[in-house]
Amino acid sequence: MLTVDNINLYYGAAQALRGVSIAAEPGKVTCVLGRNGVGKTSLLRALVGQYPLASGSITFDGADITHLKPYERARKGIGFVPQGREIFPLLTVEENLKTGFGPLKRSDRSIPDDVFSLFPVLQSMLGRRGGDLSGGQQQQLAIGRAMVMRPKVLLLDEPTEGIQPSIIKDIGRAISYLRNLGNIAIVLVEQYLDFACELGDNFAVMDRGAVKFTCTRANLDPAEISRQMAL
Ligand SMILES: Nc1ncnc2c1ncn2[C@@H]1O[C@H](COP(=O)(O)OP(=O)(O)OP(=O)(O)O)[C@@H](O)[C@H]1O
Repeated sequence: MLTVDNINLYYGAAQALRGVSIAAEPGKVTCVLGRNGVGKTSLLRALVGQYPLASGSITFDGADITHLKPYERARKGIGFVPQGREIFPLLTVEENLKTGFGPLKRSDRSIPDDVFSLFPVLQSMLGRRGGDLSGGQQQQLAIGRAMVMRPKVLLLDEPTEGIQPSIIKDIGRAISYLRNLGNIAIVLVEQYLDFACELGDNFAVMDRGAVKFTCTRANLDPAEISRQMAL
């Protein structure tokens, strides 16, 4: 269980996160929604430790990880699929996947089979350079790379952005599969509301750095979320 409690984050004088609290449980997808620039990426970057918090705390499996470095959080099982994929263009697909070995013990360093069953295209392109893949294939590679590190928390930043519909379906199937494994807490940042509504168990809508609306799957009303996102 990942718990974010009342966090505040600044870029210089500009406040990007204002008292944000959310939780992510294993076997559940927590969706964070909101327009451009409301602080969704800042929240994920705070979770992986790329920016220090001004105040508030982040706990994971009962331990306070607020002040851990990014590589220490990765070792604890926090995996990240960043916006824009950030794959290595000059490394092959296989080499990109193996960069996910970083936080693992030597004995655990193998590419799990489910990466290739979910994304067969990666198997057929193992020797191709990452930069030669289409945007959708790169997105699949970025998710595959995060799976290689056997995450306990998987943070995905707008995985559907700029991706063609058939690959969005594959990505949706992969997220459902990972959720159904039951041991991974997924945080999905999205602007594509239908995709989020299909997959989400819990929803938080952000505006100007704060969470301003939450609901669960049981009381999900997509029209209300859409209204909240537009306000
Ligand atoms: N490194 C940075 N330095 C200064 N300001 C930043 C930095 N990164 C983001 N911001 C600002 O912080 C605010 C929140 O940005 P953030 O990227 O977290 O929003 P977002 O909801 O993820 O938007 P998008 O959907 O466009 O990625 C924005 O006003 C943005 O301009």
